[in-house]
Amino acid sequence: MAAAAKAAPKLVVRTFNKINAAGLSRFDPSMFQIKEDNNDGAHAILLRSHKLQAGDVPLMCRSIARCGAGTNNCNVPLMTDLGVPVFNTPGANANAVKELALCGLFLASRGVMEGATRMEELHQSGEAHAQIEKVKAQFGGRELAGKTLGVVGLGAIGAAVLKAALDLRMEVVGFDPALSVDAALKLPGHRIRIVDSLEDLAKASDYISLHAPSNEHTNGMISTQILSQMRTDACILNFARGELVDEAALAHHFDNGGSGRYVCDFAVGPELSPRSNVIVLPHLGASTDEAEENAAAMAADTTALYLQTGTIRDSVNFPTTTLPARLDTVQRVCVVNENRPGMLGEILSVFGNAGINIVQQINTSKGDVGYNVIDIERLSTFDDVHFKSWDALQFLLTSLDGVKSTRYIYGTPASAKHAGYAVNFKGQVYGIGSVGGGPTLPSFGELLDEA
Ligand SMILES: NC(=O)C1=CN([C@@H]2O[C@H](COP(=O)(O)OP(=O)(O)OC[C@H]3O[C@@H](n4cnc5c(N)ncnc54)[C@H](O)[C@@H]3O)[C@@H](O)[C@H]2O)C=CC1
Ligand SMILES: O=C(O)C(=O)COP(=O)(O)O
Repeated sequence: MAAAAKAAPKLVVRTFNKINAAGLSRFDPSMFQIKEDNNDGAHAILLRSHKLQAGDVPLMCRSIARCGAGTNNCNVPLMTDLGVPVFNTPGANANAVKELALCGLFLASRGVMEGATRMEELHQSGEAHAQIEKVKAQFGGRELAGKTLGVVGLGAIGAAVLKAALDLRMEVVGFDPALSVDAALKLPGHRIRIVDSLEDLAKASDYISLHAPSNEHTNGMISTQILSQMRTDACILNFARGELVDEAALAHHFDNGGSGRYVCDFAVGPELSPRSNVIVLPHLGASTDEAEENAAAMAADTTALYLQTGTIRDSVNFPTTTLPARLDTVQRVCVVNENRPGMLGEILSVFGNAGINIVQQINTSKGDVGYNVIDIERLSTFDDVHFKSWDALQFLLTSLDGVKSTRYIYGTPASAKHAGYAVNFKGQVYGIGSVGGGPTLPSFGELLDEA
Protein backbone atom coordinates (compact mmCIF):
# COMPACT_ATOMS: atom_id res chain seq x y z
CA MET A 1 0.00 0.00 0.00
CA ALA A 2 1.34 3.47 -0.89
CA ALA A 3 2.27 5.61 2.08
CA ALA A 4 -0.11 8.53 2.68
CA ALA A 5 1.30 11.81 1.33
CA LYS A 6 2.73 13.98 4.09
CA ALA A 7 0.50 17.03 4.61
CA ALA A 8 2.25 20.26 3.70
CA PRO A 9 2.85 22.51 6.68
CA LYS A 10 0.74 25.61 6.73
CA LEU A 11 1.15 29.18 7.79
CA VAL A 12 -0.57 29.57 11.15
CA VAL A 13 -2.84 32.54 11.87
CA ARG A 14 -3.75 33.06 15.52
CA THR A 15 -6.95 35.03 16.13
CA PHE A 16 -7.91 36.97 19.25
CA ASN A 17 -11.50 38.14 19.72
CA LYS A 18 -14.22 36.72 17.50
CA ILE A 19 -13.12 37.49 13.95
CA ASN A 20 -15.79 37.47 11.25
CA ALA A 21 -15.92 34.05 9.56
CA ALA A 22 -16.54 35.36 6.04
CA GLY A 23 -13.48 37.58 6.41
CA LEU A 24 -11.35 34.68 7.66
CA SER A 25 -12.48 32.53 4.73
CA ARG A 26 -10.24 34.72 2.54
CA PHE A 27 -7.31 32.69 3.87
CA ASP A 28 -6.78 29.79 1.46
CA PRO A 29 -7.24 26.69 3.67
CA SER A 30 -4.62 24.80 1.69
CA MET A 31 -1.99 27.31 2.83
CA PHE A 32 -3.25 28.72 6.13
CA GLN A 33 -4.44 27.23 9.37
CA ILE A 34 -6.54 29.39 11.73
CA LYS A 35 -6.02 28.86 15.47
CA GLU A 36 -8.51 30.47 17.83
CA ASP A 37 -7.32 29.07 21.11
CA ASN A 38 -3.55 28.85 21.28
CA ASN A 39 -0.49 30.72 20.08
CA ASP A 40 1.65 27.72 19.14
CA GLY A 41 3.65 28.32 16.01
CA ALA A 42 1.64 31.37 14.94
CA HIS A 43 3.17 33.19 11.98
CA ALA A 44 0.51 35.90 12.06
CA ILE A 45 -2.01 37.36 14.48
CA LEU A 46 -5.41 38.85 13.67
CA LEU A 47 -7.20 40.71 16.44
CA ARG A 48 -9.80 43.35 17.28
CA SER A 49 -9.66 45.13 20.67
CA HIS A 50 -7.76 42.41 22.56
CA LYS A 51 -4.93 44.10 24.45
CA LEU A 52 -1.96 42.29 22.97
CA GLN A 53 0.77 41.22 25.41
CA ALA A 54 4.31 40.34 24.35
CA GLY A 55 3.57 36.82 25.66
CA ASP A 56 0.80 36.48 23.04
CA VAL A 57 3.34 36.90 20.24
CA PRO A 58 5.35 33.77 19.41
CA LEU A 59 8.85 34.27 18.13
CA MET A 60 7.83 32.99 14.70
CA CYS A 61 5.13 35.66 14.42
CA ARG A 62 5.83 37.96 11.49
CA SER A 63 2.60 39.93 11.18
CA ILE A 64 0.01 41.52 13.44
CA ALA A 65 -3.19 42.79 11.85
CA ARG A 66 -5.77 44.84 13.69
CA CYS A 67 -9.20 44.24 12.14
CA GLY A 68 -10.12 47.87 12.66
CA ALA A 69 -8.57 51.32 12.86
CA GLY A 70 -7.03 51.95 16.28
CA THR A 71 -3.80 50.09 17.03
CA ASN A 72 -3.39 51.43 20.57
CA ASN A 73 -4.10 47.91 21.92
CA CYS A 74 -0.84 46.66 20.34
CA ASN A 75 2.55 47.79 21.62
CA VAL A 76 3.57 49.16 18.24
CA PRO A 77 7.02 50.52 19.29
CA LEU A 78 7.92 47.11 20.75
CA MET A 79 6.77 45.30 17.61
CA THR A 80 8.81 47.74 15.52
CA ASP A 81 11.88 46.92 17.61
CA LEU A 82 11.26 43.22 17.10
CA GLY A 83 10.88 43.59 13.32
CA VAL A 84 7.17 42.77 13.21
CA PRO A 85 4.83 44.92 11.08
CA VAL A 86 1.50 45.98 12.56
CA PHE A 87 -1.30 46.40 10.00
CA ASN A 88 -4.76 47.93 10.28
CA THR A 89 -7.76 48.23 7.98
CA PRO A 90 -8.22 51.92 7.11
CA GLY A 91 -11.82 52.90 6.50
CA ALA A 92 -13.18 49.34 6.80
CA ASN A 93 -15.48 50.23 9.69
CA ALA A 94 -15.85 53.98 9.05
CA ASN A 95 -19.46 53.81 7.89
CA ALA A 96 -20.49 51.81 10.95
CA VAL A 97 -18.89 54.35 13.29
CA LYS A 98 -20.36 57.25 11.32
CA GLU A 99 -23.85 55.83 11.75
CA LEU A 100 -23.40 55.39 15.49
CA ALA A 101 -21.91 58.88 15.83
CA LEU A 102 -25.06 60.21 14.11
CA CYS A 103 -27.09 58.24 16.63
CA GLY A 104 -24.93 59.91 19.29
CA LEU A 105 -25.90 63.32 17.91
CA PHE A 106 -29.58 62.43 18.25
CA LEU A 107 -29.08 60.98 21.72
CA ALA A 108 -27.33 64.18 22.73
CA SER A 109 -30.00 66.50 21.34
CA ARG A 110 -33.25 64.73 22.24
CA GLY A 111 -34.49 63.00 25.41
CA VAL A 112 -34.46 59.58 23.75
CA MET A 113 -32.77 57.55 26.49
CA GLU A 114 -34.57 59.18 29.43
CA GLY A 115 -37.92 59.17 27.66
CA ALA A 116 -37.67 55.48 26.77
CA THR A 117 -36.62 54.58 30.32
CA ARG A 118 -39.58 56.54 31.73
CA MET A 119 -42.01 54.83 29.37
CA GLU A 120 -40.73 51.42 30.43
CA GLU A 121 -41.45 52.33 34.08
CA LEU A 122 -44.90 53.62 33.15
CA HIS A 123 -45.71 50.44 31.24
CA GLN A 124 -44.70 48.38 34.24
CA SER A 125 -46.94 50.41 36.56
CA GLY A 126 -49.82 50.31 34.05
CA GLU A 127 -49.85 54.11 33.64
CA ALA A 128 -48.34 54.44 30.18
CA HIS A 129 -51.51 55.47 28.34
CA ALA A 130 -52.63 57.82 31.07
CA GLN A 131 -49.29 59.58 31.54
CA ILE A 132 -47.65 59.70 28.12
CA GLU A 133 -48.82 63.14 27.07
CA LYS A 134 -48.08 64.57 30.50
CA VAL A 135 -44.51 63.29 30.87
CA LYS A 136 -43.27 64.28 27.44
CA ALA A 137 -42.66 67.86 28.54
CA GLN A 138 -39.75 66.57 30.66
CA PHE A 139 -37.93 65.14 27.67
CA GLY A 140 -37.94 67.92 25.09
CA GLY A 141 -34.83 68.68 23.05
CA ARG A 142 -33.40 70.78 20.29
CA GLU A 143 -32.84 70.29 16.57
CA LEU A 144 -29.51 69.68 14.92
CA ALA A 145 -30.22 71.75 11.80
CA GLY A 146 -28.46 75.09 12.05
CA LYS A 147 -26.22 74.00 14.97
CA THR A 148 -22.46 73.70 14.61
CA LEU A 149 -20.63 70.38 14.75
CA GLY A 150 -16.90 70.46 15.49
CA VAL A 151 -15.13 67.39 14.11
CA VAL A 152 -11.77 66.53 15.65
CA GLY A 153 -9.81 64.25 13.29
CA LEU A 154 -10.76 64.41 9.62
CA GLY A 155 -9.73 60.91 8.55
CA ALA A 156 -12.05 58.14 7.35
CA ILE A 157 -14.61 58.45 10.14
CA GLY A 158 -14.41 62.22 10.75
CA ALA A 159 -14.91 62.90 7.03
CA ALA A 160 -17.92 60.58 6.86
CA VAL A 161 -19.47 62.15 9.96
CA LEU A 162 -19.04 65.69 8.71
CA LYS A 163 -20.59 64.89 5.32
CA ALA A 164 -23.62 63.36 7.06
CA ALA A 165 -23.85 66.41 9.35
CA LEU A 166 -23.91 68.71 6.32
CA ASP A 167 -26.82 66.63 5.00
CA LEU A 168 -28.61 67.31 8.31
CA ARG A 169 -28.12 71.03 7.55
CA MET A 170 -25.56 71.50 10.31
CA GLU A 171 -22.61 73.89 10.07
CA VAL A 172 -19.26 72.10 10.30
CA VAL A 173 -15.87 73.12 11.63
CA GLY A 174 -12.95 70.71 11.53
CA PHE A 175 -9.58 70.37 13.24
CA ASP A 176 -6.80 68.00 12.23
CA PRO A 177 -3.16 69.05 12.60
CA ALA A 178 -1.92 65.83 10.98
CA LEU A 179 -4.29 65.71 8.00
CA SER A 180 -2.86 63.82 5.04
CA VAL A 181 -3.05 65.33 1.56
CA ASP A 182 -5.16 62.38 0.39
CA ALA A 183 -7.64 62.85 3.23
CA ALA A 184 -7.75 66.63 2.68
CA LEU A 185 -8.61 66.18 -1.00
CA LYS A 186 -11.64 64.06 -0.06
CA LEU A 187 -13.19 66.78 2.13
CA PRO A 188 -15.94 69.09 0.85
CA GLY A 189 -13.62 72.04 1.49
CA HIS A 190 -16.00 74.76 0.33
CA ARG A 191 -18.72 73.64 2.78
CA ILE A 192 -16.72 73.36 5.98
CA ARG A 193 -14.39 75.60 7.98
CA ILE A 194 -11.04 74.19 9.05
CA VAL A 195 -9.63 75.78 12.21
CA ASP A 196 -6.03 75.83 13.42
CA SER A 197 -6.62 74.98 17.05
CA LEU A 198 -8.82 72.84 19.25
CA GLU A 199 -9.64 76.01 21.23
CA ASP A 200 -11.13 77.62 18.12
CA LEU A 201 -13.14 74.48 17.41
CA ALA A 202 -14.39 74.37 21.02
CA LYS A 203 -15.51 78.02 20.91
CA ALA A 204 -17.47 77.50 17.68
CA SER A 205 -19.22 74.18 18.39
CA ASP A 206 -22.56 73.09 19.79
CA TYR A 207 -21.42 69.48 19.41
CA ILE A 208 -17.86 68.17 19.36
CA SER A 209 -17.27 64.76 17.80
CA LEU A 210 -13.92 63.08 18.44
CA HIS A 211 -12.35 60.99 15.66
CA ALA A 212 -8.61 61.17 16.35
CA PRO A 213 -6.43 58.20 17.36
CA SER A 214 -5.38 57.70 20.96
CA ASN A 215 -1.70 58.51 21.43
CA GLU A 216 0.59 60.64 23.59
CA HIS A 217 -0.46 63.79 21.67
CA THR A 218 -4.21 63.23 21.83
CA ASN A 219 -4.83 61.59 25.20
CA GLY A 220 -6.50 64.10 27.49
CA MET A 221 -7.05 66.54 24.59
CA ILE A 222 -10.49 67.41 26.00
CA SER A 223 -8.89 69.15 28.97
CA THR A 224 -9.88 71.81 31.52
CA GLN A 225 -8.52 74.42 29.11
CA ILE A 226 -10.63 73.18 26.17
CA LEU A 227 -13.72 72.68 28.34
CA SER A 228 -13.38 76.29 29.52
CA GLN A 229 -13.67 77.45 25.87
CA MET A 230 -16.81 75.42 25.17
CA ARG A 231 -20.34 76.74 25.11
CA THR A 232 -22.12 75.91 28.39
CA ASP A 233 -24.57 73.55 26.73
CA ALA A 234 -22.17 72.03 24.18
CA CYS A 235 -22.20 68.22 23.94
CA ILE A 236 -19.25 65.90 23.37
CA LEU A 237 -19.45 62.70 21.35
CA ASN A 238 -16.61 60.26 21.83
CA PHE A 239 -16.55 57.34 19.42
CA ALA A 240 -12.73 57.45 19.21
CA ARG A 241 -11.17 56.36 22.52
CA GLY A 242 -11.99 57.07 26.17
CA GLU A 243 -8.44 58.31 26.78
CA LEU A 244 -9.01 61.43 24.66
CA VAL A 245 -11.15 62.96 27.40
CA ASP A 246 -9.83 64.08 30.79
CA GLU A 247 -12.73 62.62 32.76
CA ALA A 248 -11.96 64.48 36.01
CA ALA A 249 -11.96 67.77 34.07
CA LEU A 250 -15.25 66.88 32.38
CA ALA A 251 -16.86 65.94 35.71
CA HIS A 252 -15.70 69.30 37.12
CA HIS A 253 -17.16 71.04 34.06
CA PHE A 254 -20.53 69.34 34.60
CA ASP A 255 -20.45 70.13 38.35
CA ASN A 256 -19.87 73.79 37.56
CA GLY A 257 -22.63 74.60 35.13
CA GLY A 258 -21.79 72.55 32.02
CA SER A 259 -25.24 71.42 30.88
CA GLY A 260 -24.40 69.48 27.70
CA ARG A 261 -24.26 65.73 27.35
CA TYR A 262 -21.35 63.34 26.96
CA VAL A 263 -22.12 60.39 24.69
CA CYS A 264 -19.35 57.87 24.60
CA ASP A 265 -18.55 54.39 23.32
CA PHE A 266 -16.19 53.44 26.17
CA ALA A 267 -16.51 52.66 29.87
CA VAL A 268 -16.00 55.74 32.05
CA GLY A 269 -14.62 56.14 35.56
CA PRO A 270 -16.61 56.84 38.75
CA GLU A 271 -16.44 60.64 38.28
CA LEU A 272 -18.71 60.35 35.26
CA SER A 273 -20.97 57.42 36.06
CA PRO A 274 -23.76 57.41 36.93
CA ARG A 275 -24.86 60.83 35.66
CA SER A 276 -28.04 61.52 33.76
CA ASN A 277 -26.21 63.52 31.10
CA VAL A 278 -23.58 60.85 30.43
CA ILE A 279 -24.65 58.15 27.98
CA VAL A 280 -22.29 55.19 27.67
CA LEU A 281 -22.42 52.50 24.98
CA PRO A 282 -20.44 49.22 25.10
CA HIS A 283 -17.91 49.98 22.31
CA LEU A 284 -20.46 49.37 19.58
CA GLY A 285 -18.99 51.64 16.89
CA ALA A 286 -17.62 48.92 14.63
CA SER A 287 -20.00 46.17 15.66
CA THR A 288 -22.08 45.74 12.52
CA ASP A 289 -22.07 42.66 10.31
CA GLU A 290 -20.81 44.75 7.41
CA ALA A 291 -17.93 46.41 9.25
CA GLU A 292 -16.84 43.18 10.90
CA GLU A 293 -16.69 41.43 7.55
CA ASN A 294 -14.97 44.34 5.79
CA ALA A 295 -12.31 44.66 8.47
CA ALA A 296 -11.63 40.92 8.76
CA ALA A 297 -11.44 40.50 4.97
CA MET A 298 -9.05 43.42 4.60
CA ALA A 299 -6.85 42.19 7.45
CA ALA A 300 -6.81 38.66 6.01
CA ASP A 301 -5.83 39.90 2.54
CA THR A 302 -3.10 42.17 3.89
CA THR A 303 -1.69 39.40 6.07
CA ALA A 304 -1.74 36.75 3.33
CA LEU A 305 -0.12 39.12 0.87
CA TYR A 306 2.66 40.01 3.29
CA LEU A 307 3.37 36.42 4.33
CA GLN A 308 3.33 35.11 0.78
CA THR A 309 5.08 37.90 -1.10
CA GLY A 310 6.63 40.41 1.33
CA THR A 311 4.39 43.22 0.00
CA ILE A 312 3.47 45.76 2.66
CA ARG A 313 0.31 47.86 2.62
CA ASP A 314 -1.68 49.48 5.42
CA SER A 315 1.03 49.10 8.03
CA VAL A 316 1.22 51.66 10.83
CA ASN A 317 4.93 51.05 11.49
CA PHE A 318 6.42 49.63 8.27
CA PRO A 319 6.93 51.33 4.90
CA THR A 320 4.44 50.72 2.11
CA THR A 321 6.31 48.41 -0.24
CA THR A 322 5.05 47.31 -3.62
CA LEU A 323 7.00 44.39 -5.03
CA PRO A 324 7.20 42.78 -8.44
CA ALA A 325 6.10 39.16 -8.59
CA ARG A 326 8.76 36.70 -7.48
CA LEU A 327 9.92 34.48 -10.29
CA ASP A 328 9.92 30.75 -9.57
CA THR A 329 13.66 30.76 -10.15
CA VAL A 330 14.47 33.21 -7.37
CA GLN A 331 14.46 33.05 -3.64
CA ARG A 332 13.21 36.14 -1.85
CA VAL A 333 14.92 37.30 1.33
CA CYS A 334 13.17 39.93 3.44
CA VAL A 335 15.33 41.78 5.94
CA VAL A 336 13.98 44.22 8.52
CA ASN A 337 16.72 46.43 9.86
CA GLU A 338 17.46 49.70 11.58
CA ASN A 339 17.14 52.55 9.13
CA ARG A 340 20.69 53.93 9.24
CA PRO A 341 23.56 54.59 6.85
CA GLY A 342 25.70 51.59 5.98
CA MET A 343 23.11 48.90 6.72
CA LEU A 344 22.27 48.18 3.11
CA GLY A 345 25.95 47.71 2.22
CA GLU A 346 26.48 45.31 5.13
CA ILE A 347 23.42 43.27 4.16
CA LEU A 348 24.39 43.04 0.49
CA SER A 349 27.95 42.07 1.34
CA VAL A 350 26.65 38.91 3.07
CA PHE A 351 25.38 37.75 -0.31
CA GLY A 352 28.50 38.93 -2.16
CA ASN A 353 30.79 37.11 0.26
CA ALA A 354 28.77 33.91 -0.23
CA GLY A 355 29.09 34.26 -4.02
CA ILE A 356 25.33 34.63 -4.44
CA ASN A 357 23.99 36.66 -7.34
CA ILE A 358 21.35 39.28 -6.53
CA VAL A 359 18.66 39.46 -9.19
CA GLN A 360 16.90 42.52 -7.80
CA GLN A 361 16.84 44.49 -4.59
CA ILE A 362 14.26 46.88 -3.18
CA ASN A 363 14.83 49.11 -0.19
CA THR A 364 12.11 51.10 1.60
CA SER A 365 12.01 52.85 4.94
CA LYS A 366 9.68 54.47 7.45
CA GLY A 367 10.94 56.11 10.61
CA ASP A 368 13.42 53.76 12.28
CA VAL A 369 12.53 50.80 10.06
CA GLY A 370 14.42 49.82 6.94
CA TYR A 371 12.94 47.04 4.82
CA ASN A 372 15.06 45.25 2.25
CA VAL A 373 13.68 42.70 -0.15
CA ILE A 374 16.41 40.89 -2.02
CA ASP A 375 15.70 38.36 -4.74
CA ILE A 376 18.63 36.01 -5.21
CA GLU A 377 19.39 33.33 -7.75
CA ARG A 378 18.41 29.89 -6.59
CA LEU A 379 20.73 26.97 -6.97
CA SER A 380 19.51 24.55 -9.59
CA THR A 381 19.45 21.67 -7.13
CA PHE A 382 17.68 23.00 -4.12
CA ASP A 383 17.91 20.01 -1.84
CA ASP A 384 18.45 19.50 1.87
CA VAL A 385 22.18 20.01 1.56
CA HIS A 386 21.69 23.44 0.11
CA PHE A 387 18.91 24.23 2.53
CA LYS A 388 21.41 23.90 5.33
CA SER A 389 23.56 26.48 3.63
CA TRP A 390 20.59 28.79 3.23
CA ASP A 391 20.06 28.46 6.97
CA ALA A 392 23.67 29.45 7.53
CA LEU A 393 23.23 32.45 5.26
CA GLN A 394 20.13 33.52 7.12
CA PHE A 395 22.02 33.14 10.39
CA LEU A 396 24.72 35.49 9.12
CA LEU A 397 22.21 38.04 7.91
CA THR A 398 20.19 37.96 11.10
CA SER A 399 23.32 38.24 13.23
CA LEU A 400 24.30 41.58 11.69
CA ASP A 401 24.16 44.40 14.19
CA GLY A 402 21.03 46.41 13.38
CA VAL A 403 19.08 43.58 11.73
CA LYS A 404 15.78 43.02 13.54
CA SER A 405 14.36 40.08 11.63
CA THR A 406 14.76 38.12 8.41
CA ARG A 407 12.51 35.85 6.42
CA TYR A 408 12.82 33.69 3.31
CA ILE A 409 10.01 33.30 0.82
CA TYR A 410 10.56 30.58 -1.73
CA GLY A 411 9.17 27.41 -3.23
CA THR A 412 5.50 27.07 -4.01
CA PRO A 413 3.07 28.32 -1.38
CA ALA A 414 2.23 25.65 1.20
CA SER A 415 5.19 23.52 0.25
CA ALA A 416 7.49 22.56 3.07
CA LYS A 417 9.99 25.15 1.99
CA HIS A 418 7.71 28.14 1.66
CA ALA A 419 9.25 30.45 4.22
CA GLY A 420 12.08 30.57 6.70
CA TYR A 421 11.96 32.73 9.78
CA ALA A 422 14.59 34.22 11.99
CA VAL A 423 14.69 37.03 14.47
CA ASN A 424 17.56 38.81 16.11
CA PHE A 425 16.67 39.45 19.72
CA LYS A 426 19.25 41.44 21.68
CA GLY A 427 22.13 40.01 19.68
CA GLN A 428 20.94 36.41 19.75
CA VAL A 429 19.50 34.72 16.71
CA TYR A 430 16.36 32.63 17.12
CA GLY A 431 14.07 30.63 14.95
CA ILE A 432 16.01 29.67 11.83
CA GLY A 433 14.05 27.14 9.87
CA SER A 434 11.22 26.48 7.48
CA VAL A 435 7.53 26.78 8.19
CA GLY A 436 6.24 24.00 10.35
CA GLY A 437 9.67 22.71 11.30
CA GLY A 438 11.87 23.20 14.33
CA PRO A 439 11.25 23.13 18.05
CA THR A 440 8.55 25.16 19.78
CA LEU A 441 10.00 28.60 20.23
CA PRO A 442 9.31 30.96 23.11
CA SER A 443 7.24 34.10 22.81
CA PHE A 444 8.68 37.59 22.74
CA GLY A 445 7.23 38.01 26.23
CA GLU A 446 9.30 35.13 27.63
CA LEU A 447 12.45 36.58 26.06
CA LEU A 448 11.66 40.01 27.48
CA ASP A 449 11.21 38.45 30.92
CA GLU A 450 14.62 36.78 30.60
CA ALA A 451 16.33 40.01 29.51
N1 LIG B 1 -15.80 53.22 18.49
C1 LIG B 1 -15.29 52.34 17.66
O1 LIG B 1 -15.71 51.20 17.60
C2 LIG B 1 -14.21 52.76 16.73
C3 LIG B 1 -13.30 53.71 17.09
N2 LIG B 1 -12.33 54.09 16.23
C4 LIG B 1 -11.38 55.13 16.66
O2 LIG B 1 -11.48 56.22 15.77
C5 LIG B 1 -10.19 56.65 15.41
C6 LIG B 1 -10.22 57.27 14.02
O3 LIG B 1 -10.50 56.28 13.06
P1 LIG B 1 -10.36 56.58 11.49
O4 LIG B 1 -11.07 57.83 11.14
O5 LIG B 1 -10.71 55.34 10.80
O6 LIG B 1 -8.79 56.84 11.40
P2 LIG B 1 -7.99 57.73 10.35
O7 LIG B 1 -6.57 57.39 10.53
O8 LIG B 1 -8.61 57.62 9.00
O9 LIG B 1 -8.24 59.23 10.87
C7 LIG B 1 -7.69 59.75 12.05
C8 LIG B 1 -7.45 61.23 11.81
O10 LIG B 1 -7.08 61.81 13.06
C9 LIG B 1 -6.13 62.81 12.77
N3 LIG B 1 -5.38 63.24 13.94
C10 LIG B 1 -4.19 62.76 14.41
N4 LIG B 1 -3.81 63.48 15.47
C11 LIG B 1 -4.77 64.43 15.68
C12 LIG B 1 -4.93 65.46 16.64
N5 LIG B 1 -4.03 65.69 17.60
N6 LIG B 1 -6.03 66.25 16.57
C13 LIG B 1 -6.94 66.05 15.59
N7 LIG B 1 -6.83 65.09 14.64
C14 LIG B 1 -5.77 64.27 14.70
C15 LIG B 1 -5.25 62.17 11.69
O11 LIG B 1 -4.50 63.15 10.98
C16 LIG B 1 -6.29 61.49 10.84
O12 LIG B 1 -6.72 62.34 9.78
C17 LIG B 1 -9.32 55.39 15.50
O13 LIG B 1 -7.97 55.71 15.76
C18 LIG B 1 -9.95 54.63 16.63
O14 LIG B 1 -9.31 54.95 17.85
C19 LIG B 1 -12.23 53.56 14.97
C20 LIG B 1 -13.11 52.61 14.56
C21 LIG B 1 -14.13 52.07 15.44
O1 LIG C 1 -11.44 49.87 14.82
C1 LIG C 1 -11.32 50.36 15.95
O2 LIG C 1 -10.44 51.16 16.26
C2 LIG C 1 -12.29 50.00 16.99
O3 LIG C 1 -12.30 50.59 18.04
C3 LIG C 1 -13.22 48.86 16.75
O4 LIG C 1 -12.97 47.94 17.79
P1 LIG C 1 -13.59 46.46 17.71
O5 LIG C 1 -13.10 45.85 16.46
O6 LIG C 1 -15.09 46.65 17.73
O7 LIG C 1 -13.10 45.79 18.94
